[in-house]
Amino acid sequence: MAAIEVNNISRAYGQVQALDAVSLSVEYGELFGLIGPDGAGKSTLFRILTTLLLADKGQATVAGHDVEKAYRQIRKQVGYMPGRFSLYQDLTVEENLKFFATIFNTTVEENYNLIKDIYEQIEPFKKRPAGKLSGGMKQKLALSCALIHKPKVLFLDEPTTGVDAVSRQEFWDMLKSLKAKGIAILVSTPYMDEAGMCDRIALIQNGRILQTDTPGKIVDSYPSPLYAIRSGNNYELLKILRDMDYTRSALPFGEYLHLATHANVSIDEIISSLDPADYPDLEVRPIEPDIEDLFLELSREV
Ligand SMILES: Nc1ncnc2c1ncn2[C@@H]1O[C@H](COP(=O)(O)OP(=O)(O)OP(=O)(O)O)[C@@H](O)[C@H]1O
Repeated sequence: MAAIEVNNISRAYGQVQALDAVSLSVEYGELFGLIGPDGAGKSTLFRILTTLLLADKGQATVAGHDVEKAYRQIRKQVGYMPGRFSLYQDLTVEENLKFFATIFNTTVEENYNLIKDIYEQIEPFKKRPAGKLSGGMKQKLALSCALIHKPKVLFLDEPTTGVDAVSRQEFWDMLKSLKAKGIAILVSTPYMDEAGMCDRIALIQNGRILQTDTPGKIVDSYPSPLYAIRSGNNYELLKILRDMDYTRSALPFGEYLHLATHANVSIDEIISSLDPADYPDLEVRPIEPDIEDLFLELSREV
């Protein structure tokens, strides 16, 4: 049986349908990413799976237990790092860790092996109150606390939000070594560039799963040729491109526009369709789509 099984889970808050028939499954030893923007429903799913909130419809099991009926067993077997850090700001690093160990009726010494690699990085600051740690250090302490009772399943809700790029990379490396120990990890992130670190991902928007697969297969499913285009006047260029017959979609992407075309158009045809006088510094090059391109493509279809 999978570590996490979610079947057609729905949940509304009043008029807001936060989750709409969501299904997914995560195996032991798998790092599964839930990728979607703010408000997509990620935290709601985490709260349901960690037994803090009831679903309106559907079923889910975690570590083989039904989330509605067996919350005691589930709470013993899962580690949960909520979106806002769960730490006690006035307690020191070591006091936080001891506190979480005590709640779960265990000791830091008993399970130290699992957190050793992570905790060693913050141990020099063990006498410092958690509130005075950097974002990256808080994140490592919160992960240590979530792991101190040796959970089989780990839920990490936007663990890298507000953390610098180096700490983000270190964090993903830590997750890889945890999954190698057989732990199932469900992690959410609004950062599309983190999708590639996961074994499989589900793209979620407005409470609905748009697609689930490996990051590679998701990107491969992009349906058309894609070009990065830039000029000194991207704003005008975007408007013009959107009116062209060859355009499937044209979207701003940082300093470039991403142009998805119908299959039968070449770069030369794109360039010659634009007046060189209006766009003297025009740059057009074919590119490989990334997860964000696919996400936007799927969002368009909904
Ligand atoms: N307690 C609540 N009462 C009313 N609406 C809520 C509540 N919690 C969440 N929502 C709404 O449900 C939807 C899904 O929210 P959720 O927090 O699950 O999304 P999210 O993907 O985790 O985004 P975020 O990162 O912003 O938390 C949003 O429209 C949100 O405004």
